[in-house]
Amino acid sequence: MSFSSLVSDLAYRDRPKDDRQSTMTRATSYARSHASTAATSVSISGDISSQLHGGYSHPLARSWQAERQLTKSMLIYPLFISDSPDEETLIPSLPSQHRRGLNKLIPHLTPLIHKGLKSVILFGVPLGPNIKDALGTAADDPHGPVIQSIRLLRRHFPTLFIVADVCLCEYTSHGHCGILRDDGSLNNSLSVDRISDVAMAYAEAGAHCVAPSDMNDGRIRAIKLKLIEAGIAHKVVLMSYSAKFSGCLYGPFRDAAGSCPSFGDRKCYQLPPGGRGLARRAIHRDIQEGADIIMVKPASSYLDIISDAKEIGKDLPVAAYQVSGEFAMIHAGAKAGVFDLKTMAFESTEGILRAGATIVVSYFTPEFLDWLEN
Ligand SMILES: NCc1[nH]cc(CCC(=O)O)c1CC(=O)O
Ligand SMILES: [Zn+2]
Ligand SMILES: [Zn+2]
Repeated sequence: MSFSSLVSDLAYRDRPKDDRQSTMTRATSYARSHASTAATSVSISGDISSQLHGGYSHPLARSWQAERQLTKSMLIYPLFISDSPDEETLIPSLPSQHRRGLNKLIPHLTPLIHKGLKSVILFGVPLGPNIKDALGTAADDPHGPVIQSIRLLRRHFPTLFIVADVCLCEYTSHGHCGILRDDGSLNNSLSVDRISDVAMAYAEAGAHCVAPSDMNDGRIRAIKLKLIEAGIAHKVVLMSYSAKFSGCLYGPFRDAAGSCPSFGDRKCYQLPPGGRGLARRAIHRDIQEGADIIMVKPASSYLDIISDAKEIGKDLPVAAYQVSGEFAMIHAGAKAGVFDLKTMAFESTEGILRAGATIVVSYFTPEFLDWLEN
């Protein structure tokens, strides 16, 4: 047994000199009295493989232990864009996040782009009176916040990769993610028709990526076919929220976007939290239907699903959405003194990458741009 394994460098150096000497003496006499055992155990190969610390004794060596490390290009930053152009309101349940009007976007994003922001995902927040209806008409209004901001961002930031979330819940009077039958259930085929039209409108406005989050069956195929038909399938990435679980982690988002269902819940179209098999089937199906990227959401409670997605879609990038509730929880934990915010933000994101994701949708993006070197 070596001296350094008995007394760590740091502990040794921090001690008063007298104490160091006596430690040294004790350690030396310990080593002497165990000399015969030490000599034999070193020759045993098991003893060599038990020594792991050497491999991560330095910060750089520690970073090499990760299969993939978080970089700025892995991050997608969610933006809530309201239809009132000068708005800039803090969202109470989503710490440090704002709802912004069109006029506030460029000033907000310019410094972030200088720090290395590469991608945003846009959510429209229609606030105008009587703007919501049964069909979510406002979703693809050419003068609405999403289409207007796609055009604006394309003009101002030619290198920014723009993702448009595609859903109806922000625009429907009932707050559900599709068109409903009289009995209140989702009419899947009408919903898919409508959602694919909305996706096309965003793609034609210039979104680099459309990301349907509605969870209607068959939407990926419908969108892909329309993109092909319009001759733009070669320049639009189709990212599917394939494995989107229902649960209680979307609360702050629904506050922010005003998209709470007015009755019932989303359990009939978002996956049940225990439904690993269903998630795997949805991932298989969406790949077959033409998805270019698979997304899992939420992230931290669904790491097994992220790793399933990576296994099923070996040849596709996997994205994970660290959702509003996860973000708010980390902030709440830090505020309560449970952990340090930055350390936890990194730890949770590293878990997401370790599970298999290489794209992370995160409200921490502005902070990560400060914290990361590249
Ligand atoms: N379909 C809308 C949508 N797109 C992304 C999120 C959640 C994002 C978050 O919580 O951060 C939601 C909310 C929901 O399904 O209720
Ligand atoms: Zn959505
Ligand atoms: Zn929705």
